[in-house]
Amino acid sequence: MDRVYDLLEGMRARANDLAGEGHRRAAGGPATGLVERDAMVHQATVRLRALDVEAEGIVFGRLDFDDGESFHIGRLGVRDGLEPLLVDWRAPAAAAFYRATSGEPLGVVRRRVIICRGPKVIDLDDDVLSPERAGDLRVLGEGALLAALRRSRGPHMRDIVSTIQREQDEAIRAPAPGVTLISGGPGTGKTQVALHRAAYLLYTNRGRFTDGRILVVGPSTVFTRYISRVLPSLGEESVHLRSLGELVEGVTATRRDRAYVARIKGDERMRDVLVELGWQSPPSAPRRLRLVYAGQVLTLDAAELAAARRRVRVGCEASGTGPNAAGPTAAAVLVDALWQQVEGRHLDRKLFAEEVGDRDELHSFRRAWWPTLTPTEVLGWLGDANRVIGLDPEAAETLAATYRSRTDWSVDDVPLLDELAELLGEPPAAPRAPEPEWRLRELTTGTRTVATFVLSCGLREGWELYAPNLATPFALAGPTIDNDAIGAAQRWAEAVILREGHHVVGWTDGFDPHGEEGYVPVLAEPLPVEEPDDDSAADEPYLHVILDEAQDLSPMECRMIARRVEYASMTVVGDLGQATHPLAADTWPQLLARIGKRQIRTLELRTGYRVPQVIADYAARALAPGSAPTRSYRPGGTLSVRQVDDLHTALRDAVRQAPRDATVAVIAADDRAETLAGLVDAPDVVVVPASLVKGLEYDHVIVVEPTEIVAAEPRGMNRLYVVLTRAVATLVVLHHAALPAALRDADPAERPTG
Ligand SMILES: Nc1ncnc2c1ncn2[C@@H]1O[C@H](COP(=O)(O)OP(=O)(O)OP(=O)(O)O)[C@@H](O)[C@H]1O
Repeated sequence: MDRVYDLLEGMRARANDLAGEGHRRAAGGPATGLVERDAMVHQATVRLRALDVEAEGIVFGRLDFDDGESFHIGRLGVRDGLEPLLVDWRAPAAAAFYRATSGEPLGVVRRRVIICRGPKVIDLDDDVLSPERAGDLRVLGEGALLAALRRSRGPHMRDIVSTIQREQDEAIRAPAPGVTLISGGPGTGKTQVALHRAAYLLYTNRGRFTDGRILVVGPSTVFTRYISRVLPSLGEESVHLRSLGELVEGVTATRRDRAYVARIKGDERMRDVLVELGWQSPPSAPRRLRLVYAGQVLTLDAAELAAARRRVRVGCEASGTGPNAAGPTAAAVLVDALWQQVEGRHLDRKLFAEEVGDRDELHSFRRAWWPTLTPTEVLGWLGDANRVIGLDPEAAETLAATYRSRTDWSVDDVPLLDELAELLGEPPAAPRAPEPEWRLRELTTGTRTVATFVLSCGLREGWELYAPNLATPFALAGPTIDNDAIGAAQRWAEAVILREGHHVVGWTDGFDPHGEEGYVPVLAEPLPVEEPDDDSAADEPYLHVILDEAQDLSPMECRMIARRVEYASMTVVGDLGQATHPLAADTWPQLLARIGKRQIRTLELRTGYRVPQVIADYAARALAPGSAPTRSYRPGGTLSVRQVDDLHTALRDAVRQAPRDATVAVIAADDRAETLAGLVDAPDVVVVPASLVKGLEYDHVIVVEPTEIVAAEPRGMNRLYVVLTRAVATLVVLHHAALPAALRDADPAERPTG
């Protein structure tokens, strides 16, 4: 350990030097300074970040083999010269650490988990693997695992890199291509596996899965915040972690709609509603066009404009053009509709189309009548039930009512916005000003970062400005600047160069391309403009997408995901027993079909690490018949179910009795959670609506009035199952009304175990 830490110290110093050196080079100013600096600083930052994971205990394992060999395993690989000192946990050699058992030792005679606090070893936990002990071991590194499970819970999930179990490791290291489905009950480590898998894929596919090419999608922002520290602690920061409400650029939705609204918004029929909507007339569109041509007043009234709109749609749909690219078609259809009114007057049709088509009035009318639309404004039109085409009147009114009263977007709106973005399409690209010739030359010769312009006092035509690599001046000052007025010439040159996207950083002496006298060369660097390369990088599709809590996706959410995974491999993670969306798929093949994928590899996690058995057994009563309950490894646990007269007083008491140094959550149906939030004023206690608790966990959970949770939505029993499986140590159920039938027969009494 000491050798590793010494070496890391040296690496950190070198990384710091590298960053410093990069900055110095840029300041020194040779032509390639910026490029080099950028590369060096980037490399050094990545390095430094990797070294920062040290805080979590960089060395955590050791394997001894039957041939006398041994090595240590850590969060990153470290070499001392040629000698490997630490093997990265993701390297193939380290797999035995998570796989070897007495029954199948893989050559390992001892597996040691090293438990550290910073650079200090505080404990060791050894598994001695021998054939006599085959079948002995329930888990790998039992002592270390128990220690990890007993560690107090913070506001963020911690990685499990030193205690990953065999079935989890198999899921983490499954090959990247195709679709890997990882299912398992609550607390079996699915989220942990998903995140460790992201880190594993980055490590094993370096070069392919570069920055931002892996996307992890979770159900809510509370959830993504909770798990946000795991990947950085594994030394990986380049994975995109997004909640479903954040998948559309510029929108961050955190609220979920009520089940009856979510059912409408999540239904695939919404696609047809949105298609109709996208072609409808914007509320602000003018209702009459009036134009004078050759002394005649031409008008198109509301009905004629509506007919013209239909014609535009038919034409565009036939050619696969979206509404936002339909501007030119719309203009042509308007001109044609106006022509109908002058037909028979012996006018020239071609001339008419050219003249009217060029009129500013026609352009401005077209822009107001057929504007470029954004998904957010179009979705807002659904506040008018008449615009909802394709749903029955009752559903249309329900939908419209949510948009009339809305102040923000819900998570259920995000797939609709995404769908609209696709349906509306991009506006046609504005014609770009032609690139100056010198810049084209500069771009193709690759010297984009630093350019040396030359300001020369030409003997014939006054001041001339040369661009890099060009023998002819690209700007001439003409006689306006005196040949002796160097200051004025420099100001002129600075202005021209600025217009070209560079700014002058210095003036030195030199020669112009013709070696003429009276020269003043200029150094210029590009302005910090948005690099086109960056844009295209943002648009680059993901190469691997990991979907957590996938059981809950509605058909419309599946479409949103499908658009992102057309060319990507995937890891789908979830538990059908926890499916709460009213339109959630009943089977995994059905879900995968909705995403446009076929299942090729299925792995199941069977052991739970979150919920103690006593609580898991109680929660399993809420599980649909036929679903297998999870076998829990976590010891201990207390369950208490109390019928009370006054819920609020009982809740205050329960909060007061909750352990101090633990995370405590009160979970209730969404409506009740709102009222309870004001009631619970202990700073460390959170009140969480049942609809947002998925994926989260707390030491001490107080569930209030389970019947309300069940009654709130069609899959209320599944929701209750999710709620009851959030507790790591204690579950208190408070109810005034009767419990749901499934929970009733074995409720009362405090039931401590372990
Ligand atoms: N191998 C392990 N070592 C230590 N802790 C573990 C291990 N596997 C899982 N855990 C812990 O068990 C808890 C549950 O893990 P996780 O949230 O990943 O489960 P999940 O299957 O995603 O649950 P849910 O379906 O309820 O969302 C977490 O606290 C996690 O750190």
